[in-house]
Amino acid sequence: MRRELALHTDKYQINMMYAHWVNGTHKRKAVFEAYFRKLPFGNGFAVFAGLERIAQYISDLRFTEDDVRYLSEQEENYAPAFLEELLQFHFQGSIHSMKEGALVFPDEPLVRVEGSIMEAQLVETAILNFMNYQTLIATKASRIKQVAPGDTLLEFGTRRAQEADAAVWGARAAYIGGFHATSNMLAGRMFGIPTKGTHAHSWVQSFASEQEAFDAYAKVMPDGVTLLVDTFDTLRSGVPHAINTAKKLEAQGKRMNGIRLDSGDLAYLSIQARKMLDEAGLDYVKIVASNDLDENTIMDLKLQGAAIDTWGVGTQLITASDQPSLGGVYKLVEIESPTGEMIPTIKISSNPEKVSTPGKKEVFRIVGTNGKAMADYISFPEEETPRSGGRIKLFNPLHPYLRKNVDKYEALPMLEPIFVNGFQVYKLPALDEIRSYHQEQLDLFWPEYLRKLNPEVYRVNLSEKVWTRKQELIAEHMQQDVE
Ligand SMILES: Nc1ncnc2c1ncn2[C@@H]1O[C@H](COP(=O)(O)OP(=O)(O)OP(=O)(O)O)[C@@H](O)[C@H]1O
Ligand SMILES: O=P(O)(O)OC[C@H]1O[C@H](OP(=O)(O)OP(=O)(O)O)[C@H](O)[C@@H]1O
Ligand SMILES: O=C(O)c1cccnc1
Repeated sequence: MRRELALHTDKYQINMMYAHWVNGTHKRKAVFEAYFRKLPFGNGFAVFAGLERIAQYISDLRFTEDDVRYLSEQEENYAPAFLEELLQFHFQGSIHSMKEGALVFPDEPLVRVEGSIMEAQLVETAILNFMNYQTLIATKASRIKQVAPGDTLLEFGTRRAQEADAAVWGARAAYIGGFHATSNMLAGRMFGIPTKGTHAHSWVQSFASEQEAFDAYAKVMPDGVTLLVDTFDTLRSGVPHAINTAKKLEAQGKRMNGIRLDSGDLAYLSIQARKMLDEAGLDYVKIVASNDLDENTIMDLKLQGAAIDTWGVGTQLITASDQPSLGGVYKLVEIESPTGEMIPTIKISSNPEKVSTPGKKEVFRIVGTNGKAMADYISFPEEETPRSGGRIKLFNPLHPYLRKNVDKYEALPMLEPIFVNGFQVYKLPALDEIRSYHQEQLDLFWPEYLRKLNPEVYRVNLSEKVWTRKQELIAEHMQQDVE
């Protein structure tokens, strides 16, 4: 949770900053764009998250005396004048970004950084670190939400997360993706996420009997206690004891909130427990389940008719265990020439999907008259903004023969200005606004794009100018190879 993060970068960034400084090129203007190439989990979309952390990082970005002392001890022998300059450093560039909660797609800029090459290079590592992790977890959460849209989802991952920052920012990302609460109290305090908790097996084990343990817990927490019923035998001991406790609460005019199942066959046990609770007149008592759940087990349990109202999801969500990294990259798309013009740059690869798209770009979401998104459209800022009524040509950059003209549409600009010349111009929205925005974003898309398995591929199209510029630069580089 440390806020002094200037050294939260790779050494090569500092070395490139230094080399530019020695070379006298450090003030050259540069534009970088962060994007990912492949959607995680076989999903049809990703949920952008990480902007709040990025904005905090950029605002606070300073090298302390200690940082600079540490740098002075490095084998690179950075010149004292360079280190002096680092003490004065603060971010003076501009950043545009997708809003948190936005549905985002491969190969479109999610964060665009413009500034001196020195500052834009420094921030690569941290921006990717925040964006890659938080976007991944928000996307995983959104997938889980999709299979249990009407149920309550609790984030339980902290103990199995990849350390503290991942737990806390992961809890926030899960909330953006549609979870309802977290067990992490620090995340609750920092972000205002609702917090929830039941109890551990140790609570039951620390008493002479399960009944005593349940009664004691209910007494202390009369409002909405949830009892863990699988410490000894779920149906023979746990559920009957929980029913006894609920009855005692009823006698005092109080209500038990739920029971939690944490092992065994969750479908069978939940169905049986539901029957037992209902027969005891406790139809209001909810059933919470946990135990290594993810979207696949939850979907399967629902297909089996499991009587589960609330899902506690830990490890699989917070570690995105089926795909532990998003793989987002940060590429230089424009650099100032020695004569002061901005020149588009390209990164060539033998894999066509990895060839970067040159030039500083804007992203528009093209929405039809039916209110549904048709494609995203990437153009240069100097191109005329696509607008309602105008005609645009949509074609697939990898398969340019797949094209269609669209006349009636609304073009929603997706990249928001966050920093302009070092000043934060974007007011970070409250978390609940981000959640609502995420819901609005989901509503823009046909279900074909949102389904969990084999979703339709949503198109990200280049304007003709962007596409042509890319082909020209590829051709130029091939020419250089020949020469
Ligand atoms: N009916 C079911 N259908 C599909 N998966 C289930 C069902 N019931 C439970 N599961 C899942 O199967 C896995 C069972 O794992 P495991 O064998 O570790 O559970 P367990 O019986 O609870 O053992 P333990 O007591 O060690 O936790 C968990 O991921 C759980 O969520
Ligand atoms: O399975 P996950 O999705 O990761 O969810 C979190 C798990 O953490 C707890 O188990 P743990 O054994 O750590 O503690 P306990 O003794 O309280 O059960 C809890 O009971 C869940 O099973
Ligand atoms: O409150 C719970 O039940 C809980 C919290 C964290 C991890 N497992 C369960």
